[in-house]
Amino acid sequence: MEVTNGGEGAHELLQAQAHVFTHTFNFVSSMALKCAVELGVPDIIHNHGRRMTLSKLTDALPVTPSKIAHVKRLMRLLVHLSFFALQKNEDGEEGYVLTPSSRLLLNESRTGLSPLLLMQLDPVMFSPWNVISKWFQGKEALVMETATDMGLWEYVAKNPEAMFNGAMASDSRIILEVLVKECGWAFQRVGSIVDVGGGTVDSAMTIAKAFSHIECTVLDLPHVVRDVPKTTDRDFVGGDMFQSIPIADAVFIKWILHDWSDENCVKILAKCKESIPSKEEGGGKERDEQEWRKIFMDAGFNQYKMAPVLGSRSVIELYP
Ligand SMILES: C[S@@+](CC[C@H](N)C(=O)[O-])C[C@H]1O[C@@H](n2cnc3c(N)ncnc32)[C@H](O)[C@@H]1O
Ligand SMILES: O=c1cc(-c2ccc(O)cc2)oc2c(O)c(O)ccc12
Repeated sequence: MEVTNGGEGAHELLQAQAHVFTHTFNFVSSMALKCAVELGVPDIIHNHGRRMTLSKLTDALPVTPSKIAHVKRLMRLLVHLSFFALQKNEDGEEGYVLTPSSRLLLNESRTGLSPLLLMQLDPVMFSPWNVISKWFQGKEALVMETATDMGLWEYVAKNPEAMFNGAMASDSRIILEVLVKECGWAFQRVGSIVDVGGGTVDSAMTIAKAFSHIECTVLDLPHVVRDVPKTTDRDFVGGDMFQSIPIADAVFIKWILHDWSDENCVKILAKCKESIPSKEEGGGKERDEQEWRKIFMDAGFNQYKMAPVLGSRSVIELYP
């Protein structure tokens, strides 16, 4: 197709170019958001307590004076992306306010997502996205290996500054808050739970707080739980879910199976099944339901219940 082919050809050509540009420059949205979080923009606007004018915002930001004019451009994009909104006062003066999404990025927020955002967009953690075509052509099983010569768990163990566990915890605080509200039924009938691959600042903490009758154990890799301060409401066990899982009425797993191949999911679930009693005794890669069903059945489970109560995610109960 050539531009000179007439009006419609030119329009289509420009639309196609805009489409390519949209996707070529998609990364700018992520990086602008990261920049705003690193500069503390959500907290500064929040602490201001009312709509904040551009000049007040630039006064409060740790920005080199010669670069102040660029703050407006950063904020224009983030308003366009609905991370902030512009509101006018009675005199028509505009100021920035937070939106529900930027409220999730406040440092003080108990359900803050900044650690997850900063971990995802950290240059090394982001590097696998840059080598996907190399991974397709290479022998490594995992794209993380192509980028760093290590699997994810080894990289996380050797580079605690990547803050992977803290990032996972920031998701768990949101998801578990919803889970204990919406799915109390799943926890009422169990006296003990083991959170397999539970991480550090963990789901088990919210479960233990919401359901004081439940004894909570967290199993994770030894280096992950080694430095977790002792608590009275949870027990941390260092181990390997492929080897052995502590006995409990129910196993809780969140953001585990999608990291593993079908064969490894079967192994993990078979170990989970060994650790929980039968239903009569009171036991409580992104796939579609048919694929999950096969894995559950291959691991020896007979029944499952899926509750799509967590937005794009579901609570799944498995019965031996
Ligand atoms: C994606 S994180 C999920 C953490 C937590 N469940 C959550 O949802 O926030 C996966 C967790 O599995 C742990 N893990 C990886 N391999 C493991 C293994 N072989 N045995 C036990 N835990 C493992 C990691 O250390 C990490 O904490
Ligand atoms: O939110 C994440 C992010 C990752 C992640 C990010 C960057 C990398 O280079 C590797 C991995 O991994 C996750 C994961 O394994 C999971 O089970 C849940 C969430 C995330």
